[in-house]
Amino acid sequence: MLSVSKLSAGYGKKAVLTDIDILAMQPGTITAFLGQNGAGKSTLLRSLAGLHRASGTLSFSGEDISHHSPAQRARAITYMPQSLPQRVALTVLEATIGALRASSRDPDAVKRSLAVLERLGIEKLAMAQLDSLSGGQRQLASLAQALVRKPRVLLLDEPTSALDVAHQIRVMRTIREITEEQQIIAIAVLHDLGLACRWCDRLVMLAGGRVVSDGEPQVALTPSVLNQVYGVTGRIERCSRGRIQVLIDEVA
Ligand SMILES: Nc1ncnc2c1ncn2[C@@H]1O[C@H](COP(=O)(O)OP(=O)(O)OP(=O)(O)O)[C@@H](O)[C@H]1O
Repeated sequence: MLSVSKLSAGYGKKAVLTDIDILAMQPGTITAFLGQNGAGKSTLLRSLAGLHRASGTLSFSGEDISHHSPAQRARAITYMPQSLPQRVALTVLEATIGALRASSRDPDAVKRSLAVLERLGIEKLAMAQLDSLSGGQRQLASLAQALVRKPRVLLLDEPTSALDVAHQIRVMRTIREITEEQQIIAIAVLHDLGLACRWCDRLVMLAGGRVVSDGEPQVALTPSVLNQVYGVTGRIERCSRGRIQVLIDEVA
């Protein structure tokens, strides 16, 4: 179980997050962090990974890990950034093996890396140079680097933002399956409310540096929350398959 309590963070004198409480994120579940551009979602994710200084308490499996360094946290927590660094002279397979070797001496690193590429449907890109990939392919390669480490906590910063509609579904389904199989605590920053409602167990809505709503999609997302978080008028409806649809009518 992962819990965030009274987390505050910012840049210099600028406060971005204030007294964030997100309790009891459970193994085998995906939590989505949602909010406007600049709401502080990436700052929150980076704070959990120990890559950004924050006050408050982060507890994992009953242990307070707030004072653990990024390297100590990396044993359990893997963070996938919004974008891969440019000009890296590695193939997709080499980068995936490198990510695995950073945390484990698994003698089957090549086999395990290839298996992850296959699972994400990018095995044909194994020998491609990272710098030669499209934006969406880079995102898939970055996800492979995160998944190959078999983390206990998986932090994903906009894992589907560059993907076509088929890959969005494939990636969310794969994250869902792996999260359940390996009992990972997964957290994903998402902008697509439809994807969040379909694939995530819990939505945490951020606005004004605070959590304004937190719960299962059907509870956390209401017209009033949409208005508060995004400044839009919208409706939450069910399609013929019973899935939640978010319809935005007007922007203030
Ligand atoms: N390195 C930085 N120095 C100063 N301010 C920063 C820095 N990084 C982010 N910020 C500010 O912190 C606030 C939150 O940024 P953050 O990237 O966490 O938002 P976000 O919710 O992830 O946004 P987006 O949806 O656009 O990715 C923004 O106002 C941003 O300008």
